[in-house]
Amino acid sequence: MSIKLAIAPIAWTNDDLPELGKENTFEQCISEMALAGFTGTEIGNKYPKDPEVLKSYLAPRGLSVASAWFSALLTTKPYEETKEAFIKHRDFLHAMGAKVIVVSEQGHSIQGQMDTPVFKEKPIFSEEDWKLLTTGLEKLGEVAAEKDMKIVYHHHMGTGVQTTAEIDRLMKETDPNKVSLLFDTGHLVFSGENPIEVYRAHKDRIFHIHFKDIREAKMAEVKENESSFLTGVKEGVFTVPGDGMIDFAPIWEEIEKDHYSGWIVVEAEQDPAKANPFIYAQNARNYIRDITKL
Ligand SMILES: O=C1[C@@H](O)[C@H](O)[C@@H](O)[C@H](O)[C@H]1O
Ligand SMILES: [Co+2]
Repeated sequence: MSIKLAIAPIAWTNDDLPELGKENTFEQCISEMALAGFTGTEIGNKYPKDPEVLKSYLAPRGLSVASAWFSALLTTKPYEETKEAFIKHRDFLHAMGAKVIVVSEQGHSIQGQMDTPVFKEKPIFSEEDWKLLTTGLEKLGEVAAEKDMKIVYHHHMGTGVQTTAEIDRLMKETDPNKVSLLFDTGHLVFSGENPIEVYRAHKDRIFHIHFKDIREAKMAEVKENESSFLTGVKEGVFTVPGDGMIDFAPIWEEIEKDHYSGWIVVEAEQDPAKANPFIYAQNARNYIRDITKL
């Protein structure tokens, strides 16, 4: 598989904040994804849970499933609990033809807390947390490999794996054959990281990419006002590539040079009432065409 372009449904209806875009229907979302020129989608909470039903909606629109988010609780719950939920998630994605499973550790996470300042209260994993996380992820990687799939770890604002140092530690302390990495440009810049430095350091482990941009003024406001992650989302800290502060051209150069093969997913959770998801999807598709010729 070379590079294919997908888009995340979170721009139409937000899984973390369901009131954002609750009026947008599943069929409107996937039709507009296709109309905007994407051939892939990640899974949203309005998507049918039955693989055959979901395929009957996606196939006429030329859409495939790139992946879906899975919240692991390896640092706060027994491994068996996460494993049971993970197997269900894996089997659904396998039935949909996905090759990678997006995993993010949500133990101690503050990303879902409306009133917790995302920078000031960022969780720091203990040594015990790191042991539980790295061993648990390697076991999930083995479970994914039973279906010839990989787990791609989503570093994320407001969690114990957010910064370059934490990403470096996770990669160092896990087996490359069992744990791969998702590269999300928006979360790196929001956290103050250098995306190109992270890409270069872990390019051999990156098997899934989220192209997400940042509105610099909104990012500054989140810091100044000690806002939560979700407040930042509502205020528009995230936007589509080409609409924010990130120059994707040098990032694309690294990806192309590295002969990356897999999905690049446009993702920008923001208020659909302020940022029409279809128009923003179209703008993103045009920007990506301009810088990548894809
Ligand atoms: O980047 C993302 C987050 O911002 C968001 O919180 C998650 O729901 C998405 O699945 C993830 O890809
Ligand atoms: Co993401």
